[in-house]
Amino acid sequence: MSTTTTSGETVTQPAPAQTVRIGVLAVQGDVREHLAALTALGAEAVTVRRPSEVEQIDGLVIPGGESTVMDKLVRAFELREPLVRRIAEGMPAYGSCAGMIMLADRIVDARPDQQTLGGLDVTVRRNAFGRQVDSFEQDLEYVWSDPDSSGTVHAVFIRAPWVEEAGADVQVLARVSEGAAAGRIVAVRQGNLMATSFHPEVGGDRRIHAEFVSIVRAHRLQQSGASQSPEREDTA
Ligand SMILES: NC(=O)CC[C@H](N)C(=O)O
Repeated sequence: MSTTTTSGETVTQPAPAQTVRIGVLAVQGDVREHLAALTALGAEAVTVRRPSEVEQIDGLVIPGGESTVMDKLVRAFELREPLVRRIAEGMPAYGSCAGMIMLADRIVDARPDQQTLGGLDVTVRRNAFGRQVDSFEQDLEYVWSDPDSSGTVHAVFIRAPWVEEAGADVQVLARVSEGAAAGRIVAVRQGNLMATSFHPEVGGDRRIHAEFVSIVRAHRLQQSGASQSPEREDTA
């Protein structure tokens, strides 16, 4: 951000650390609902379709859709390399449903040749709930980070995956509460990466997006602190 003073001098000011720009991967899937949720929470929400756009965001949401198609398009649009790199560098990312599959290091029931971006040390089973139950809804206990959030989450599952195995560094945030799949892991966090099997963007509950936006804000603050410290040393 730059402003011109009365003397005509241009002064560059860093954007306020609380302003975060969050990209929604927009090659396929339910992009609009995520943009709306992020905007409602005060983030600048933008679509990501080009490699250059991957460099300009503080965090990324990968929506639900179809992971096999998303994978093909991510590769065709040359987004794979920059996304994998930025995730490995610590950029926060949140994946819902197909997005959870995209963030998983390992998939069971993948299409031949299907790749993920990876980052989350989990094994995810695609279409885990089976054909009989294409979609269903359940209230789940959720491990909130935000002290202002509490209570259960109304989770909508649509041909959803579950987390079959989670590495030691993965925090389990929610499990299926009832039925044949009771106990299955359906929400996780590992560092700056978060994923849910269900679709919080359906139904207007913004608490899960709020959890992600705070991860992005915290990371952004940390980054701006790190980039300012050499300057502070110079002026001291
Ligand atoms: N709603 C969804 O995102 C479904 C995910 C889909 N079954 C997949 O494998 O990608």
